[in-house]
Amino acid sequence: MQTQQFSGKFIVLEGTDGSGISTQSALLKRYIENKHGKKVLLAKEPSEGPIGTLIRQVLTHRVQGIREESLTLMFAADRMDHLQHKIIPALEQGALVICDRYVWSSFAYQGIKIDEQWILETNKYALKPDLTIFVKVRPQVSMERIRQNRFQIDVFEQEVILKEVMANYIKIKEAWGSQGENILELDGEDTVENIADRISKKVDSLLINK
Ligand SMILES: Nc1ncnc2c1ncn2[C@@H]1O[C@H](COP(=O)(O)OP(=O)(O)OP(=O)(O)O)[C@@H](O)[C@H]1O
Ligand SMILES: Cc1cn([C@H]2C[C@H](O)[C@@H](COP(=O)(O)O)O2)c(=O)[nH]c1=O
Repeated sequence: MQTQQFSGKFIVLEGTDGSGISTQSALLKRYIENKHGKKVLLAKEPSEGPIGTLIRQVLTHRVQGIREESLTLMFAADRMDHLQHKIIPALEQGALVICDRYVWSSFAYQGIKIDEQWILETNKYALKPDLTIFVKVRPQVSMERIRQNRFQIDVFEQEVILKEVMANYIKIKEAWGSQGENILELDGEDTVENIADRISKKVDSLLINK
């Protein structure tokens, strides 16, 4: 991945489906705006751009027959488009960008079928985050939350798949953590408030030590 200095900071949240990362992203945005008075862009992948919109149709079965190799490239293309049109302009203006899913998701999900080297290569030009927050929830708990709260189940939302996704997340966290990536790992089965509190403390230190 690429390292580049901006006046803004780039924070990514990662976890299995139902781990609570959308909830925590929204709470973090409010916290940063209120406590630090900073402008925040709340971003999400797949993005709302043209490639991300097509990916959503694949995830919800409205577009079928897309192979995993093609989907891997679509996620990488969406990411570069998202960086160019949304994330980097916001960072250049000094905003804090919170992104709900990023490169780790490609390793965790596409990594089930696609080899790691190829995922690494296709994400080579992606910007390295300043902080990755990994919210860890057991796959069965993720599935319970999804079943209770949703009418629609996406392609990856099955316990057997989420177990593989979780194993991949742990592999990435260990590998990238030992390469010096700034990672905060959290127990996503704790209360919403306790998780938010730990995230806000870590983000305080990131913003103070800039
Ligand atoms: N710590 C928590 N404890 C219990 N329930 C939670 C917790 N965090 C979030 N939830 C609930 O779990 C459900 C999924 O949360 P959320 O949408 O934030 O997850 P997500 O990781 O973004 O999921 P997805 O990727 O599937 O959209 C929601 O109903 C949310 O209220
Ligand atoms: C960025 C990215 C995402 N995915 C998967 C992970 C989830 O199953 C969906 C997104 O759903 P959400 O409810 O909006 O979180 O997409 C993936 O497989 N690969 C990726 O790179």
